[in-house]
Amino acid sequence: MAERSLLRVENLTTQFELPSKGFFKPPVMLTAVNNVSFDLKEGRTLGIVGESGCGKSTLGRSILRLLRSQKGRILWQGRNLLDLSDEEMRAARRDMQIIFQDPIASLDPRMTVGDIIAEPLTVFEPKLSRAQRLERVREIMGAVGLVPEMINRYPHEFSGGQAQRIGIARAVVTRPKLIICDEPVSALDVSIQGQVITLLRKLRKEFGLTLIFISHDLSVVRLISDDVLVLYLGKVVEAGDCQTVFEHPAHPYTQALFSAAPIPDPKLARQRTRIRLQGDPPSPLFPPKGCVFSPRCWKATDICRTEMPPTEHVRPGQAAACYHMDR
Ligand SMILES: Nc1ncnc2c1ncn2[C@@H]1O[C@H](COP(=O)(O)OP(=O)(O)OP(=O)(O)O)[C@@H](O)[C@H]1O
Repeated sequence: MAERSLLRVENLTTQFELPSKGFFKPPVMLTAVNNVSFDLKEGRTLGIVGESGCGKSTLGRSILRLLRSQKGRILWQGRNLLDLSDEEMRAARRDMQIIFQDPIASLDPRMTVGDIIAEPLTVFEPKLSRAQRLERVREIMGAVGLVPEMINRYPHEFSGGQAQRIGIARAVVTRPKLIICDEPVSALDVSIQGQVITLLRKLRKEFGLTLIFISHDLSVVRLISDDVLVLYLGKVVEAGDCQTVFEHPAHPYTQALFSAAPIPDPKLARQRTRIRLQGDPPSPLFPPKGCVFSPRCWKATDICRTEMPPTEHVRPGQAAACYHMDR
């Protein structure tokens, strides 16, 4: 049976308005997400990867329409989220939740664990009685591995890993369809990272969730994702199913990124050739002409510096935007 699309993003562009330098000068627009498109099927996990500043978090927040200057289409259950009124958008957010990177900072220190987890229920299911809410909170605490005695405690009493479980419980308590995980394990110790990934995989299965998993850590993305989107300077340079892209990266940027990722097997790690990229990504305020990766690309030729490469099919389940991709 064909998988159903849950979220379809078409030509999404998100800009930030930066204050102008002079009184009479117009504000400067920084394009953080540039013409991004993808289709996310129900039940799948899409990993979004790329270096710091490439627009991963902005893309995640744009999908929830948390930012102001957005163009394009975000198709969710047949409707373009960018066309919804604020009230309609608030209602839609019941089915789309987000988990943040810094678990402790993302929890209100004045609220108890029980109140934190119950908060989305008070917003989205106001008709629930206090007893029903409590029951739902206890049930979800069990599902994420928090013992019931923790319900009256405060966030600062918890370790990072436990705090992230609270954040996850808050995100899933309304039984959403989509969860955007924005670097959910980056702030945690490696041993705890594994536990949180295992928990997300369990919840995905139990609750039939679809996930967007944002991370700069490719080994973590590979553990959980079905599909992957590689961003560079706000643009998708390569996309496809995880296995194909990880095994045959076509775009030079993906190849460089993957070549720097840690490999647990020391023998394989020794065999691999590391591609060292020169310099840093350019500022999105001054994007290069042509292919955005061309100033750092060892394969770049004249056309790359003048023309933007189109996104092309590489092999089944993979597309990339490069004039010199490996096929
Ligand atoms: N509120 C903001 N105002 C202005 N510019 C912003 C704002 N938030 C992000 N940016 C800029 O947008 C671009 C994309 O940032 P974003 O945080 O989405 O990248 P990222 O890939 O998530 O990076 P990181 O992994 O470091 O979180 C960057 O150039 C960043 O400086």
